[in-house]
Amino acid sequence: MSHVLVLNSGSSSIKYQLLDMGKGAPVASGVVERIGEGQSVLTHKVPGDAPGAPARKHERREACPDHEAGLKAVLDAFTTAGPDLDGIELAAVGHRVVHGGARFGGAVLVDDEVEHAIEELAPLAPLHNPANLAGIQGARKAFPNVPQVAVFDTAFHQTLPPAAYTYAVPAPWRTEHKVRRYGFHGTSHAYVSRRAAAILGQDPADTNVIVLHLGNGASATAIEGGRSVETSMGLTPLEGLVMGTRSGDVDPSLHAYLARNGGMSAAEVDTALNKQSGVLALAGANDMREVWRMVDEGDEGARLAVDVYCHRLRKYIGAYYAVLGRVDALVFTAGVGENDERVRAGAVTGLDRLGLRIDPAKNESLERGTDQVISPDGAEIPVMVIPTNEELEIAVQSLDLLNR
Ligand SMILES: Nc1ncnc2c1ncn2[C@@H]1O[C@H](COP(=O)(O)OP(=O)(O)O)[C@@H](O)[C@H]1O
Ligand SMILES: CC(=O)OP(=O)(O)O
Ligand SMILES: [Mg+2]
Repeated sequence: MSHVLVLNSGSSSIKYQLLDMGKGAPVASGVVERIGEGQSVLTHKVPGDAPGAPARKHERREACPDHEAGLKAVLDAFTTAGPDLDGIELAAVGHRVVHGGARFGGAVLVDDEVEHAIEELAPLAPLHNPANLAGIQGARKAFPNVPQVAVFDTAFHQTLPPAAYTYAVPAPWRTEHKVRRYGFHGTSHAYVSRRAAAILGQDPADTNVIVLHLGNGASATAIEGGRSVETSMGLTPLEGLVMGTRSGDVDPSLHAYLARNGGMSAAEVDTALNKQSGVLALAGANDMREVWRMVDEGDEGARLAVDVYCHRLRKYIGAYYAVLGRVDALVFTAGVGENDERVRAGAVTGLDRLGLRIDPAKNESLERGTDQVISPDGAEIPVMVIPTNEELEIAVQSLDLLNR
């Protein structure tokens, strides 16, 4: 029986699953949330032994200033709450790596050279590749005899056509500096778009889908016949939608303007656009649960934040409709997409003429953690909520690589 441990280090969290690949299901899973935000919260779940038996849940609050501390908390949770990792033979540890550049078009076995390449790409994903690397280094130390596999966010978007991935900038930038659109969240977009085709009862090769992956980071992808043909994140995970702490699209002159008129360095502007912008800059909080609480109390900044957030979503839905020509489904996924009915409603407001509508009752009474269609019966374009499962997808790709 083979087991795979998957580490998914996001910008503010580590999600992990220990999967029994015979069953394709987790034997333990959890998340460390709010890493680097003071008090972190670790939730570790072990499903019940018998079918229908309740899951055991283990919760801990402690300061995890960075992803290294986060990984230590995860390994401690296995020791305290089980299953004991010393008693399990791992076939692989699968790692989510956000930026793979143009070099990594699929999963690879991690060695020193691959580690170095991930480090070299860190300037292009400053919130992520260092976190991914911390996970890889920690896991190589903790499990020195287990193959470590890297699965890249960028890989699924290697199918973008030149018209979509090329920026209209000078040739040396594109050739020497590899400046182009790479796209991210690919593992999630791939998994969720395949699920959407299955729900429609269609072959993915004949299915066109717009996926909105709305987590702390957020991206939209247009998928044509199972292949990514346009996506909102670019050279780095900063472009596109409004995110928790990231601005998404701004005028590219912003750096030069703030250098001239605000005396700021390029690095200062970049850090602010990545870490102090987005919903956080407008509302004063980056967690949508908190932002809606503020909206309900009449906070004007929070109201503006959700208006800007949803306006940007509508713009991208319209644009990707034009890119695809025919849309078979619109899918919401990730933390905000799966849980925030007001964002989902706001994203399709006024798009009836495109065939996009939501049934308020279905949207608001959603059973968490399951695939759901939230458009009215007989709607022209089904609107769906599909929980992403980057961990399962990473485990499957890791084993595929080892069995090749
Ligand atoms: N019940 C909820 N309602 C609204 N938003 C939620 C809810 N639960 C989680 N979120 C949002 O999801 C975000 C985390 O999404 P997630 O996909 O886990 O992000 P990441 O992978 O980037 O860490 C939180 O910052 C919060 O804004
Ligand atoms: C690429 C990216 O933005 O990832 P996350 O949403 O996990 O921060
Ligand atoms: Mg994520």
